[in-house]
Amino acid sequence: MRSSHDVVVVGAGLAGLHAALTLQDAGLDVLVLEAGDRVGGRVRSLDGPTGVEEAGAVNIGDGYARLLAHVRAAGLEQEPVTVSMREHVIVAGGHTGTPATWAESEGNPLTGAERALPPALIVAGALARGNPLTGARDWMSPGAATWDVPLTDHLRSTGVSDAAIALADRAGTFETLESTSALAALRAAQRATRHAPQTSNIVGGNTRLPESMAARLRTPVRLGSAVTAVRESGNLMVVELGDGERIAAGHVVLAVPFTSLRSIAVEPALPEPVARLVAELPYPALTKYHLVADRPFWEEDGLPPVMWTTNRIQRLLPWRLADDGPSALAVWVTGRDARVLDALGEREQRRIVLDELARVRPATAGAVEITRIVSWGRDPWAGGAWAMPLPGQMAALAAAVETDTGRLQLAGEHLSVEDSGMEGALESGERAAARVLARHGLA
Ligand SMILES: Cc1cc2nc3c(=O)[nH]c(=O)nc-3n(C[C@H](O)[C@H](O)[C@H](O)COP(=O)(O)OP(=O)(O)OC[C@H]3O[C@@H](n4cnc5c(N)ncnc54)[C@H](O)[C@@H]3O)c2cc1C
Repeated sequence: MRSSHDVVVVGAGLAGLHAALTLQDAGLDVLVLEAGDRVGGRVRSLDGPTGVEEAGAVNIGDGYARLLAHVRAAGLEQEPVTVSMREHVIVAGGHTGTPATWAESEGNPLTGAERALPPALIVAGALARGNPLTGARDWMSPGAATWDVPLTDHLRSTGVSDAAIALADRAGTFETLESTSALAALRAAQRATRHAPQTSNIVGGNTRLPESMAARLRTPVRLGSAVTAVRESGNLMVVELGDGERIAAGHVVLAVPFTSLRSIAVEPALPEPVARLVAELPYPALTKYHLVADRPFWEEDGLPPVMWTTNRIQRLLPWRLADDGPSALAVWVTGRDARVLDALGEREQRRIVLDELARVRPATAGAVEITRIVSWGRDPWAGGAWAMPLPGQMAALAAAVETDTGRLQLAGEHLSVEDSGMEGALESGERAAARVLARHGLA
């Protein structure tokens, strides 16, 4: 056995780094093992032709208290995010235009008041109407099981038509509306109401945050260290790496997505229903095509650059727009469309994305180029964008959050109670660290 530590944290995403710093600050000796060649996990900033671009987490909510404390501690600066879906182009049923023209369009399959509703806002609007969840922990109460049904059922019960559901299902952040728990979606909507609408990024790239957290660790993060097994042995946990190296620890925090945990042997096995959730919790595929536009094509056709489409390219979101120089944008594709594209060669993907853009938005022809393709579904250490519980999985998720798994603690955004995304990851790391500290009598 090469080394021994009070705690080994597996995964240098925000959850793992926050857990590690909390444990270190309490006086424990902590080693963080990271499979990849960088820290940050799903926070990943890229150098693009117009400056830094975010391939992973983008928006920092004003209410992200833990995250903002790290930002302040590291002396990092923030800049406001200005992109919103409020002004966007709808491409559907042969229509390419604004929400105003969509309401009158022959391609609009909806009737009555739904005709005026942009498809991108159908689900969000229905979730906001009379959300039964008012408190951050309401989703964990036994009564909440009533809403742990397919999101499609819930949408119908709030008066959304089948035609509107079919339309909304074409593009968004869910795998499909049918395979998503309505309770998970209501929880996300409830969480969103607690954060002011203004969001920010970190100047120089969001990755500077996990990098600054890692820099505070006394023992540097070990990169390129994929963990393959964690086994209890007497009073210790033994962590095994892919190359056969073994590291002993009093406690282990596994701060990796369940997609990745599936390939880590854990002994003794995690208790039910946690083990089943590890095996089954879905993570939708999400592939981003980062684009550079060498001229403002939106000025040529007079339409907003943001686009929501029923095509396989799904959504076009701007990152940095300039009237007199290159701009950065990205096509976001989720779910089945992303998996189909992921299965193709890179050249074929580029051709399809650029052809589809040019077809629905002729002004983009010759104006945009793909600079990077980032597939979260194919990322070996992410296996998808974020956890998105199936109908019927929320009680098991609540149990997984509440189960103290002893010397082996789990963390990651998927195990958050009150917040989602980056702040949820920090929250889960804090809980795992608190349980370890309680066992050390340091809580
Ligand atoms: C495209 C995209 C956009 C997003 N936008 C936002 C947003 O705007 N706002 C927001 O708040 N959140 C956003 N998120 C979500 C946010 O990025 C995540 O919730 C958060 O970063 C997850 O942190 P984590 O520590 O739980 O997991 P991760 O960041 O995934 O960290 C897990 C780490 O474990 C490592 N690992 C995995 N397996 C092993 C192994 N076997 N051995 C060792 N190491 C391993 C991984 O390499 C990784 O570094 C977005 C995510 C994506 C993908």
